[in-house]
Amino acid sequence: MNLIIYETLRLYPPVFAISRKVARDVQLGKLIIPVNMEIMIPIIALHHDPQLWGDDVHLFKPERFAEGIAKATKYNTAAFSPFSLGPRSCVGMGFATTETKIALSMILQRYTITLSPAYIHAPFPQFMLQPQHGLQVMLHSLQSDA
Ligand code: HEM
Repeated sequence: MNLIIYETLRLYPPVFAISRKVARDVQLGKLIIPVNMEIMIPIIALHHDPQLWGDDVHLFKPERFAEGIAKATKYNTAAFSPFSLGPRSCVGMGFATTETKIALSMILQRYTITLSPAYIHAPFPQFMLQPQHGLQVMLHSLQSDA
């Protein structure tokens, strides 16, 4: 389940960008970033960079994480940061991941899920990344009616 959660967060990071204020002058390659400048870190762009992830970057392939995040990112740890990194990263990461696993386990013990024909795939960045027209699914009970 970890692999599926990682791959979902890679393709559709709810927090698709974060900002940071530069604490001191920094040189990044040929780029000099002056103190106090506010920079935007586009998490979603890092997650969709074919140079980091390969030509199959846009495909949903949970197995890319089978040997861990480091291997999947070719040891560019910052390439996968749905919860941000460092001392101001998400304090709810463990809670959110555990909650997702519990909810999914409870649903999948009782139902199979298929997408509704009404679903239109349109990830939409509005404060958080969200499905623009909702996420219509059909639940089929695993228990027979008898
Ligand atoms: C899938 C679910 C979640 C994602 C993808 C997520 C992602 C993030 C990201 C990227 C940040 C850094 C924001 C920034 O620096 O501007 C953040 C910060 C934070 N998150 Fe989450 N989060 C999630 C769930 C939660 C939950 C469930 C909680 C609380 C129970 C939570 C509490 C926080 C707090 C308090 C911060 C601020 C930490 C700080 O600034 O020191 N998050 N989150």
